[in-house]
Amino acid sequence: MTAPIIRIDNIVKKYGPLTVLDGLSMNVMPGEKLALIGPSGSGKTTILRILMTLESISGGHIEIDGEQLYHMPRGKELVPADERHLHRMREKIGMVFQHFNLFPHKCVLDNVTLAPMLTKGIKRADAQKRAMELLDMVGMADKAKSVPAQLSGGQKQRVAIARALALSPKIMLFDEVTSALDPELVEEVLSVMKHLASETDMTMLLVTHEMGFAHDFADRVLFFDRGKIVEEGSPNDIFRNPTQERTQTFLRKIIAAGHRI
Ligand SMILES: Nc1ncnc2c1ncn2[C@@H]1O[C@H](COP(=O)(O)OP(=O)(O)OP(=O)(O)O)[C@@H](O)[C@H]1O
Repeated sequence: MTAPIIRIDNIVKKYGPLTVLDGLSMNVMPGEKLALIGPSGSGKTTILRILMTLESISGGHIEIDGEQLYHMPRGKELVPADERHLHRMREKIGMVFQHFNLFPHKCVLDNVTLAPMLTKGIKRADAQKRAMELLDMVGMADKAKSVPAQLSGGQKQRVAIARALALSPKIMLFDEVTSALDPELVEEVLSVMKHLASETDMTMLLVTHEMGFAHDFADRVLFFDRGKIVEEGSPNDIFRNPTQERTQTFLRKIIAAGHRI
């Protein structure tokens, strides 16, 4: 039987007195496309940041691609252990953030080639060849020499996706990648992600407030509330026949606000 590529076991995350994740457990199978939905502040972004080793945890275990994400105590927290381990684990995962996080003074091509050259020692010419393929895939090859300030939000986000893909991760994390975009630019980013979801066997975790997209994109939807997974199932289960009251209330509010599901 295939093993999960991500095992999250009983994760607790606290910020001071605030418990953000409250004994969260979930498994993700290789190639699965998951949508994480739920109210603001329910801990969706936090779990992505923990997987990306950008956050400490307050308890629990994580295994990624058969390897434990080692933590060691620091004060009341558990922080990811040594740099080399961290580095190796980070190579397995790419993340795309809400606010792009591109290097502002580097051109698009350099934004995509920098990490492979620095962290994997890939030669410039090889990194550039791969970067141009990725930029082509996201429809940004003709902007390779532009700097981020010359691009629209949608274009920046497509470059950010190419940059995350340049390290050939097995897992991609998308954190509200369309939330900072003007409405007319959302579709171009979603269509790149739909293409990735249908054409690759990468494991993809998506935090989103775009319920229509979550429905179309995901194999499985997880509904978060107050640091726990309250309900999970196929998009049809969650969006058409939610069984938990908290899920029903959340979706009713989304529909009342005029959003498509
Ligand atoms: N660095 C931090 N310090 C203190 N509290 C934090 C920090 N980061 C997040 N939080 C708190 O943790 C809780 C969970 O935040 P998180 O961003 O994971 O929620 P979310 O479900 O992704 O919400 P949203 O949909 O609004 O992005 C929130 O109450 C937030 O204010």
